[in-house]
Order: sequence, then structure tokens, then C-alpha cells
Amino acid sequence: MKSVKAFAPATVANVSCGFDILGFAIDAMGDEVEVRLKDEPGLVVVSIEGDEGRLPYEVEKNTCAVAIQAMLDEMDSQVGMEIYLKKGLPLGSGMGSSAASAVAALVAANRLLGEPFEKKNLLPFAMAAEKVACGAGHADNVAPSLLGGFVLIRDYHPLDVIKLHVPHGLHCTLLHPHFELKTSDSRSVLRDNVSLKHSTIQSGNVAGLVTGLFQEDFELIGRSLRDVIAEPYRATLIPGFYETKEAVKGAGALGMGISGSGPTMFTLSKGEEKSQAIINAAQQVYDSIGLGVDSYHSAINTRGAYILEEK
Ligand SMILES: Nc1ncnc2c1ncn2[C@@H]1O[C@H](COP(=O)(O)OP(=O)(O)OP(=O)(O)O)[C@@H](O)[C@H]1O
Ligand SMILES: N[C@@H](CCO)C(=O)O
Repeated sequence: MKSVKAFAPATVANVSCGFDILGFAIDAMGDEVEVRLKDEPGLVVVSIEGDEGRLPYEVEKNTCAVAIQAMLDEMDSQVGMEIYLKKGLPLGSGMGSSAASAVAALVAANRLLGEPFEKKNLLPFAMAAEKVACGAGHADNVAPSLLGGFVLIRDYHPLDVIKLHVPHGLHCTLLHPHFELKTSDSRSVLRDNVSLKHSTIQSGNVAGLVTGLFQEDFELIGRSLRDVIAEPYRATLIPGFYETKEAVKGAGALGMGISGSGPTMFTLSKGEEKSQAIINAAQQVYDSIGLGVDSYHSAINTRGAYILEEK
């Protein structure tokens, strides 16, 4: 085998109450990466499509190359590879764009090498790439993109990643206002300290959300989409955030939060039927403030990243 192409899905990190510890993957969008063996050692990013010329080709900066290099270093391998990246996700949107690139690259490269690593053991390499892209090696985008479904990162030291149950019929709608927010900027507005009161509220909601997923209790899932740690600070960076939240709940969403570091907002609903009303409600808010908004809706991706083609 000389070449493998893989797909990795977009993700919603945090899921409101689970800052840096919860995320899920969606079916609607993702990145594709082809990796080809080459005779000489070293990695080369050969082409990047769909980024309007904005992403770096340097192997120390592109998340595809950083992730593969971390894997090769672990193996003490000098294998040479060419990387071809097709971006399917908007940059700086909050849909885990840098994570999808890293994960697709790793899944392709791992297959090319005869799968020396189990899928879940690729995670630390993808986290190394996140550190380069966002300044923090958080796993709540890379873990669901790699493994699919809802994922809990119970601990980072050592890494303890747990797949959660995905209720039948749970549907996600994403609302992406037309501006970019860098993850590093969106992290810089957060506070280092959390009060005891807020810690209690947040823990209750994480427990409620996880229970709601396993019990397929949609009302409990909706009640638990509450974030008192990051959302109050980040919402100020997203025009129309609270108006949108009210409008989409009125249109049947179980709840709404910021997807990852924003500015995309996610809603969860029971079934697909509510999606159009949710999209219309958000559209009205953004029309009134004169800002464009793109909308997507999708089932939860339970498969994670996968191989598209091998030659
Ligand atoms: N293949 C890539 N290589 C290097 N940088 C990338 C790559 N893909 C995206 N990025 C950059 O990574 C940075 C981190 O943002 P990213 O796009 O991951 O955040 P996001 O989509 O806002 O998601 P989230 O908030 O959920 O992490 C952005 O500046 C983006 O341009
Ligand atoms: N947990 C991360 C996800 C965004 O990449 C954050 O909220 O900053």
C-alpha cells in the first residue's frame, strides 16, 4: 500500500457544561487527508484545498504534519510521507477544524504503516497538534472526531477517555455567525478560578447530561445544557447569543450552547423535525442584527474518523 485517504468529522466540544471534558462528533462535515509514502525521510505538506490559502504548509505548524510527526517520533521511525489536505470545515468556527485535520491525517498514516496503534492510542498525537494550533492540548475535539459519538475525558493525567451512550434520535443543529474567533482568544477571556458555588452548579449539570444520555431522557439533557464557567465570558464575544438562545428554545431546541470556543452555537433536539424551525428562529435574530449566519443540521456521528480509500 502506498497511499491512504481518511475522513475525520467536525465536533462540538464542551457541550455547555463540560469545559475541556465533553465533546461529540457530527455527520454533516469534516476534513479529508490523503497520506502517501515517499522514498526519502521527512514529512511534506504537498497541497491544501478549501482554506483560501490561509493554512501553513510548514510541518511544525500544520496540524496534519504535527500529529503524524508525533506518531513517528513515538515509533522512532524515519518514514517519509506526503500530505494532501482537503478542508471541509470553516477555520476558527468552533467546529474543531484543526482537530479534524490532525485526526484524519493520523488515521490515514496509521493505516499506511500497517496500524501499529489502536485507534484510541492515536489520541496523544492529535492532542500534540491541538497544542500547536490552539495553544492548549485539549482532547474534547480530537477524541470525538477520532472515536465518534459523545466522549468524556474523565482525566488528562493520565488520559482516561470514555465513550458515552448516544440516545436514538438525538439531533444537532449548528448556527455559525459569519465571523471568526480564535480558540486562543476565546480561551484568554476565561478566569483561572471558579467559585465553589459555580463548581457545584457545573458538576450537577455534567452529571445530569451524562445521565440524560444514558437514560435517553431528552428533558434532562436539555436542563443540563447549562454552563456557568465559560459561557458568561464567551457569550460577550458572540453578538446575538442570548437572543438566539431564547429564540431557538422557543422553536423546540432542548437547549443551546457555544460549540467549542465559538462563535458557532449548537442546539440539541429530539429528532430532526425541529431543525428547520430552529434555523429559521436563529436566522431572524441574525437578520435583525445584520450578520450572516450559516446553518447545518446533523445526526450525531457515532463512527468517528474512517478510511475513505487505500491504494
Ligand atoms: N490543518 C491545520 N493546520 C494548522 N492550523 C489549522 C489547521 N486547521 C485549522 N487550523 C487553525 O487552527 C486554529 C484553531 O482553530 P480551529 O479552527 O481548530 O478552531 P475551531 O474550528 O474554532 O474549533 P474549536 O473551537 O472547536 O477548537 C485556527 O487558527 C485555524 O486556522
Ligand atoms: N474546550 C476547548 C474547545 C475549543 O477548542 C475550549 O473551550 O477552549
